[in-house]
Amino acid sequence: MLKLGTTMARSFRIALVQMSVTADKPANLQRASKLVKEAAAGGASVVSLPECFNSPYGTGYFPEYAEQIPGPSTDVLKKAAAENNIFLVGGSIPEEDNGKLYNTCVVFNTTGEMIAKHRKMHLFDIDVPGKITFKESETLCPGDNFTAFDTPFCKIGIGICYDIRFAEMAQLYSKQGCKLLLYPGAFNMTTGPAHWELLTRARALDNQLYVATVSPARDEKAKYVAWGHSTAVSPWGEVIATCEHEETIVYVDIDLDLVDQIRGQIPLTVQRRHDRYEVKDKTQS
Ligand SMILES: NC(=O)CC(=O)C(=O)O
Repeated sequence: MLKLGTTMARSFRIALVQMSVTADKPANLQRASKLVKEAAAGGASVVSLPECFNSPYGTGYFPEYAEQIPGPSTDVLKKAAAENNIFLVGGSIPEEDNGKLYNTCVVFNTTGEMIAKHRKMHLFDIDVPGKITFKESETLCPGDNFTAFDTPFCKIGIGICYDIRFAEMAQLYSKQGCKLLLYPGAFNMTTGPAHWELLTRARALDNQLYVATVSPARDEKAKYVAWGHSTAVSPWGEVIATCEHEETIVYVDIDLDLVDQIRGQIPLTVQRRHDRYEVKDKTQS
């Protein structure tokens, strides 16, 4: 869509699918398909599902719900991407590979080809006394690679949830030429109100690009209660689209000219003191 000769389209619509996730995996997959179709009908060229869209979020659930890639869940995503002619960022699923488990996001292009696979690099291990203790590393292993993919619009970088706390990762994506970063995530009722929007704005402002976060809808009865509030922030650091915690689809129009305008007005990229400091991708050395 919208690729005019060698000219890249300068604007496009994305959809953040804040879906309700239950303990019933086949029902989750069906729901995801339906909502992706709705998002495409709403004009989105890039659609993202939330973290752990096929399983409840929790270390006890990961081994039970994990599957290989390709597998039943990614087959559903592949079909949904091709049928709706969209780029589909498959939130994340618990992945099993060679006896190890990962929290993994796969991306399909408009013909249903898998073009990217990101394993959460930074595991969510925290201890906030009296509030929340969580240790993803009890059952998961971290991924080792950065993940960005090309579209006819712009390059898009992927992180999963806790990855958003690591400013260096976003900086590297920006350095690679990404103009949009997508973070499927599931913050909680402690860190959500405190940090979700702030981190989304911080990564956008630091790097002068668009950032969007995609949460599952809140289920008050779940063991882990998600914050919701799927949000998009402009390269100026402004929240341009958001929602509360119920199931919904958030649509966002991305204007790539705005990225260039803001970078022209406040030219951080050329003002960086590369002679004095550096953020480096060590996976390439
Ligand atoms: N669930 C996560 O990975 C991250 C999170 O909730 C937080 O950083 O806070």
